Amino acid sequence: MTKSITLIKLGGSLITDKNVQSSYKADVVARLAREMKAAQQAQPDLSLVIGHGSGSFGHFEAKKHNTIAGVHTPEEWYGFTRVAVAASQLSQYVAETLLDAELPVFRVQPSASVVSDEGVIQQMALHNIRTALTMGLIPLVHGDVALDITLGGTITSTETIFAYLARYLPVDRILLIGVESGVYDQTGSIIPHITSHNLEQHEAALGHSAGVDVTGGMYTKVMDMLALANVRDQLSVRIMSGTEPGLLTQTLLNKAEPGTLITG
Ligand SMILES: Nc1ncnc2c1ncn2[C@@H]1O[C@H](COP(=O)(O)OP(=O)(O)OP(=O)(O)O)[C@@H](O)[C@H]1O
Ligand SMILES: C=C(C)CCOP(=O)(O)O
Repeated sequence: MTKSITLIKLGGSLITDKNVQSSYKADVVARLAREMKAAQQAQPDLSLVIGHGSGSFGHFEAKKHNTIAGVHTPEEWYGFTRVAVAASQLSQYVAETLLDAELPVFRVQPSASVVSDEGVIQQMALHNIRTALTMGLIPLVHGDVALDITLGGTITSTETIFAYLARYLPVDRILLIGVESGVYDQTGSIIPHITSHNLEQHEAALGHSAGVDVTGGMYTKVMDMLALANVRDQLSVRIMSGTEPGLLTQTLLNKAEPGTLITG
């Protein structure tokens, strides 16, 4: 497999209301689906893996059961299954919306395919993902629960999954799409470019999510992506808005460079 791959995360903040449990924004996902379809029609060799956050589905249940800290007791394992069902329910909705736009998505459920250790993914169903890509399908992953060697069970975010995939697949671009226009500095302006050289200057501005969230909001997003970009020279990560119609298509076709770029 040599074709370069773009990983796109549809943020949970964008596709749900993170303050209202199980609130799926079908119209937003339908518009983004049309935008991805338009980009693929304009550039047929565009190879995509789509991921989506868990928003007010998985995060609400995960917070209730503190699943990210580990799973040991029968009550915690019951909570683990509740989180898995909530995450999977959102993914079913997203898959149906994307399919309606004729994007041939193929769900690869992380709860059934990831093994992590202290939250770090050790293995995932790479064969299935590679085969799906070869067949012209679009693998669809999402933030989920994961079985974990040390913790019993835990939460794995879309960014953690992307970081794993970028180690094994020829990924050259990651787009993280949310409700914000990018990453804001302390004055509220968009930071155009974050690297290890200017991180310290902006670190204090990186905060938690405005909604219910267990995976760390913008702080974790930037830290995880910078760590990844530091070990992958050719990789660019962009944190951008998904609320401006047309922007995703333009960005996929390299006609726009919105938001915040993160490189090593
Ligand atoms: N400096 C910052 N710039 C932009 N957003 C910030 C900043 N600090 C904190 N945030 C908050 O972080 C949020 C993004 O993190 P969040 O985890 O909610 O995103 P997401 O990936 O869309 O959600 P999910 O984890 O459900 O997929 C923003 O919507 C905002 O509320
Ligand atoms: C809370 C759950 C189940 C997954 C979190 O994944 P994310 O929304 O990508 O951060």
